[in-house]
Amino acid sequence: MIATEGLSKRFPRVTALDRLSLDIGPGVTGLVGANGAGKSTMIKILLGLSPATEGRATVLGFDVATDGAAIRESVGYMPEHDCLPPDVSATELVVHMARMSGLPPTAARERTADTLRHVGLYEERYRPIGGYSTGMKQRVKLAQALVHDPKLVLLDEPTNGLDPVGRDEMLNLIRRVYTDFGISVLVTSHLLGELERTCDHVVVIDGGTLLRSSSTSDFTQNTATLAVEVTDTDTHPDGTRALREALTAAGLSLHLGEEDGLPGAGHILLIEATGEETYDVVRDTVAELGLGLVRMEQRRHHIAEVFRTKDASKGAAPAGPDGQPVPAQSGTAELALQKGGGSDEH
Ligand SMILES: Nc1ncnc2c1ncn2[C@@H]1O[C@H](COP(=O)(O)OP(=O)(O)OP(=O)(O)O)[C@@H](O)[C@H]1O
Repeated sequence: MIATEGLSKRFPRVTALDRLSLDIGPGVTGLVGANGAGKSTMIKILLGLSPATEGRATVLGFDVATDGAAIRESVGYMPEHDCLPPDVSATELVVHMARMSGLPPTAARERTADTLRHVGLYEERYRPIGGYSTGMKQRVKLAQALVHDPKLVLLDEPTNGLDPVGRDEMLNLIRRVYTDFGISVLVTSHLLGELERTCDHVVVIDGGTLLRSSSTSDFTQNTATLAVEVTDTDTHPDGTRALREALTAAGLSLHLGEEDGLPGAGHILLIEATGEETYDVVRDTVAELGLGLVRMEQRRHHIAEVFRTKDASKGAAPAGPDGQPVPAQSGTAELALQKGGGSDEH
C-alpha cells in the first residue's frame, strides 16, 4: 500500500523526517509518535501535497513526486485540525466533497447518506456543523474521507479532543472501515496504547526517525511470565501475600511492582515461568493454602510497556521494516510514551 525509501523532509530549522524507510501492507496501520515526531509531515508527503527533500515514496504504486492527483483520487484524507465550515450541514459538506471527487449528483447523495449513517450521524446531519460536538465533527471529517470509496484512508489524529468513550467509538469505527469495507487505514496517534487493539501493524517514529515497525502481535507477544490472582480467606486474610511467601519458599522467582497502574494492581503476582512445572507448583501451592484461584494466565505485554521497560529496548532491539534492528536514541522511546502516556490507560 505504502512504501518509502530513505524519505527525508528538512525545514530550515528542523528535520521533520530523517531517512525513513517503510513498507506498509493492507489492513489497519498505526503511525505513532509524540507531538512533532513527523506524522503529519509524512501524511502530506504521501498525499503528494508536500515534496520530500530526499528519498522516494509510493502509495498504491503511484509515485508521490509525480502522481499526486492519482493518489488523491484513490486515497481519503482526514486532516488533524478543525477545518470544517460552520455554516453548512454535514450532508451538504459531504455531498460537495463527493462531487469534487467526481461522483455524479445522485450517487454523491446516496453515498453521503450511507457514509454518514456508517459513522453514526443521523438526524443531526441536516444541522449546521458549527453546532456539533467535537466527536460529531470528527465523524464528519471521517465521512468526507470515505465518501468516494477510496482504497486507503490516511487519518491524522482522529481521536484528538475526544473523551475516553468518544475515543473508543472512533477506534471501533476505524477498525470497521477495514473489516466491513476493506478500506486500508493509516492512522496516526500520539497514544501508543490506543493503537494496540485497533491496528494490525504499528510504526513508531520519533524525531523523524523510525524506532520500530512491526505487527501488533510482535509488540505484544507472550512472555514467560505468569500472572496469578487469588482470593483471601479467613485463614489467610491477605491471600496474595501468603501465596507470595509460599511460592518464594518453593524457589520460584517473583517480579515485584510491575503491575503498578494496571487493573488489579497489588493483587496480581507475576511469576517467572521456567516450564510446565511452574504451573503445577502454583496450582498445588494455592490448593495447599486453601485459596481460591481467580486466574493464572501467561501474560501479554501492552505496547506501551515495550517502550516503558528499558531492558526491553536493550534486549530486543527495535526492528526496522525488514526486521533489521534500528538503533533507538537513548531515552526517545520512553519520551514518546511519556508525552502520550498521560491518558493512555483509561
Ligand atoms: N511548514 C513547516 N515549516 C517548518 N517546520 C515545520 C513545518 N511543518 C512541520 N514542521 C516541523 O516539523 C516537525 C514535525 O511536525 P509534524 O507536524 O509532522 O509532527 P506531528 O508528529 O504530526 O506532530 P503533531 O501531532 O503535533 O502535529 C515539527 O518540529 C514541526 O515544527
